[in-house]
Amino acid sequence: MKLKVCGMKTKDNILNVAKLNPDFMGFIFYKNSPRYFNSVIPELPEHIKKIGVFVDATYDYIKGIVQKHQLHGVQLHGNESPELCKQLQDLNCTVIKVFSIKDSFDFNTLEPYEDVCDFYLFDTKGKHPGGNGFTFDWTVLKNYSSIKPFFLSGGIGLNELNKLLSFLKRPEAVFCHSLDVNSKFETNLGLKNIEKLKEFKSLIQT
Ligand SMILES: O=C(O)c1ccccc1N[C@@H]1O[C@H](COP(=O)(O)O)[C@@H](O)[C@H]1O
Repeated sequence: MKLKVCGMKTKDNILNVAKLNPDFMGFIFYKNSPRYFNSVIPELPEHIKKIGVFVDATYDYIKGIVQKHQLHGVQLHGNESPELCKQLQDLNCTVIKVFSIKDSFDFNTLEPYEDVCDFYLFDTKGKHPGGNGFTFDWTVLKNYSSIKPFFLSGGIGLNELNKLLSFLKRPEAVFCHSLDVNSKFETNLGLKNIEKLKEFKSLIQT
């Protein structure tokens, strides 16, 4: 199972997380987030893909950030249109389109995005567009009707591990490509706990 560590902020912490070799690292370019990234991403090993997180940003803003930080992909947490996703794919960007779930979800909503994004990401619907810090009812994914690989996100931490390992054995988890973690691994906003991440990574990859 692949791992994405999101909401990175400070240089030392970014470099320490990079030593764990996550598959993706996420940087939040949404100004209202306490994890808003407004710095320089230190050089990372090529195999760690840099993902920018956006909420209802314009094409020009996203394109500018992608080029400035040499991002591999974008994670779109707002009401971004399929047309915008397509424009971003044409930039050679991996597009991860986010859908937030509480206790039900109409999977027909995904249909217009099938050909214009590389991954879906299922997050928890809450007060904020992301980073709410609690899980949604993963049994909703029993009705997942696509074959596109998805990221599972929203409040995932070490306490969720048993539930997570059982979920990953279920048929609906066959398309679960990556686990996305954020606030549950923080010692402070944007600052990730390396020991907890190390433990989590070893347990999801055994
Ligand atoms: O973390 C934020 O502040 C944030 C703000 C706006 C959009 C996305 C944001 N975070 C992303 O949300 C998911 C779930 O996070 P959590 O595990 O519930 O804390 C994750 O991809 C975050 O990077």
